[in-house]
Amino acid sequence: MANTASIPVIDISESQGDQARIAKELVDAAAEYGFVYIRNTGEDISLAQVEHAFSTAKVLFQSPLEDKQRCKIEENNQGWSGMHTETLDPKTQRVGDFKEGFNFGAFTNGKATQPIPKSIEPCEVDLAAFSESCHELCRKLLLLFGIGLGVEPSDFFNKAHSPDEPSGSILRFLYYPPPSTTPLAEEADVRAGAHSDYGSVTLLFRLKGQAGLEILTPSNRWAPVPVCPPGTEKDPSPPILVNIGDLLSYWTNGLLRSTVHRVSFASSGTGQDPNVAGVADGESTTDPRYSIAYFCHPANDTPLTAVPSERVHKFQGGLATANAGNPYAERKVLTADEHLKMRLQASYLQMYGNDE
Ligand SMILES: O=C(O)CCC(=O)C(=O)O
Ligand SMILES: [Fe+2]
Repeated sequence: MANTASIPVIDISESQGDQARIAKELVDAAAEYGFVYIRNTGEDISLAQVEHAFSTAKVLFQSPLEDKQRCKIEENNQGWSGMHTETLDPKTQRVGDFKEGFNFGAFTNGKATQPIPKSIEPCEVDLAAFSESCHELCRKLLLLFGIGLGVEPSDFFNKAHSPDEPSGSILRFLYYPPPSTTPLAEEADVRAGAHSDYGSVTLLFRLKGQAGLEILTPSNRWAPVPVCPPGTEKDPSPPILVNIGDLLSYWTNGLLRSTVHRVSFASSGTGQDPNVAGVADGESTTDPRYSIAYFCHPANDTPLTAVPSERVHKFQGGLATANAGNPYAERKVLTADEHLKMRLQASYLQMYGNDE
């Protein structure tokens, strides 16, 4: 049995009352783990919406290659990326990630503002609605973080993520082919390289039984993040995994942790090698793996200075120590879009002409 990450599961639904308590629990989890599970009751995003998004992703990735290539990813970070196109950990990886991805940017009046494969055109309106629900859930969480941190005013983060302003927010479908069809994979290879996320918060949807996601713990060991942590096995849908990104970490001087994670081909670890995490009970990596991420970003021109909060102001840990092991969690840039460009240039080597 692998040593799984013990990330808290929180129910944020209205019926749980007491906003202040929920906000505190969220902040505590974000400060300790940088990850938190949100029980998926269907109140914010219906279970049918999540299921439909996954079936759309399957149709998309099975589309003819020409159809996907017509929508190839561009410097605006929107479109399809094929196997090995992205390298999330360029310092360590031998080859790029063993995955395909499709990034959806903004939707206007139920329509994508970028080319999408013909096969999923009938689902465009539903995708727009799903993306909007994800953004609203992120804003709800951001409001709770504001309350929990005592930010003045408490809707500070929430306002910076207005859906009406241009931003780097992306709905992303991911497909990791089964290892049996990727014979090139060597022991050192990973499905997605070690990285921290670039935005404020990420929502991650996964499917039961599909292992692979691991976080780097403060003791520098990789720990698998089960799809259904203890206590959620009977829920109608796995919880939504929320991940703190670099921007929320900058904004809070590192009080909220932007934790390094990766997707591995993990098999059963022995617990001896800190680089091999193993998998949670009932999960495996032999099948194809699908996941859906919503990367929530603030308006492009948002400055990344520390937020007006006594608690953040007094926080002594600082970015350097709180984010030890994460070379990106260092405030080097001024605005949200400058930061996003810097990160994309490092991971799409060919597109930006950085390939050696
Ligand atoms: O597929 C996953 O579970 C995680 C993907 C991820 O971390 C990312 O795309 O940033
Ligand atoms: Fe990530």
